[in-house]
Amino acid sequence: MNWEAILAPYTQAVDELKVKLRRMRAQYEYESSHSPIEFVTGRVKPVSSILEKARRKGISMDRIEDEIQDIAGLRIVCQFVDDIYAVMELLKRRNDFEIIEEKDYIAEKKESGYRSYHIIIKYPVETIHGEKILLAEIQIRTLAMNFWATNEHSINYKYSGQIPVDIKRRLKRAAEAAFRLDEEMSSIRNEVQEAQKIFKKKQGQDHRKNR
Ligand SMILES: Nc1nc2c(ncn2[C@@H]2O[C@H](COP(=O)(O)OP(=O)(O)OP(=O)(O)O)[C@@H](O)[C@H]2O)c(=O)[nH]1
Ligand SMILES: Nc1ncnc2c1ncn2[C@@H]1O[C@H](COP(=O)(O)OP(=O)(O)OP(=O)(O)O)[C@@H](O)[C@H]1O
Repeated sequence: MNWEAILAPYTQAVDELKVKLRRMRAQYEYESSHSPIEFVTGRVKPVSSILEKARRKGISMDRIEDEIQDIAGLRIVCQFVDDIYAVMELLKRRNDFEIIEEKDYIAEKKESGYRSYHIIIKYPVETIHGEKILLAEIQIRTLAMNFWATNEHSINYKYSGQIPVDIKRRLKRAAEAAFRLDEEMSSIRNEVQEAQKIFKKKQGQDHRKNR
């Protein structure tokens, strides 16, 4: 299979969506209002991971692009849980893609303890052969959920998906602790935001003074 050719439109989609989603944060900054987006990352799924997922799920090679929905993946990381739902409202209003599936793993966490909000979108890219509509996944999560998921992903990789029972239990506890941290931070959200505003203003003054 010519993976470079197959993945080229997905690379284009990830590049375009990274720019578009990052601009959303920049727009809040111009308006000096709280951005529900902290940062945005994206990646094209590595070929080895596509093949492993296809094998694990019994997907034939000719069905890969229809059935593996995260070949193009974007991640939006937020400060507060409420921001995730604010981002969702913004994404629903957009005209450049269609949301075809929503999975709320915050209201209903996964067995591992994993929390995040996922959407699958249909996104059109313009290629030299015309328009191609492809699937992409957007994961929306808080900084605390991201911290947990990143660590769990590494541990999962280390144990090839067979995490020992005791570590699994501790990871679930850590997921709950991360969620409590999110709840605590939400309850002092106004304090945090006021402090950030003061800090930003001061940074702006210092910057002007030093010019
Ligand atoms: N770290 C971590 N990430 C997860 C976990 N569950 C899901 N994810 C992430 O979310 C993506 C989509 O997960 P699901 O919505 O469960 O998708 P799925 O295709 O039904 O199942 P997967 O085989 O897990 O991809 C995965 O590719 C991971 O990036 C988890 O338990 N831990
Ligand atoms: N939607 C996404 N946006 C940005 N990064 C992602 C996204 N999904 C996964 N990643 C990251 O891409 C890297 C490679 O992930 P890979 O696709 O192999 O993992 P996975 O999505 O957890 O696996 P699988 O779907 O096969 O269970 C990891 O660092 C993972 O955190």
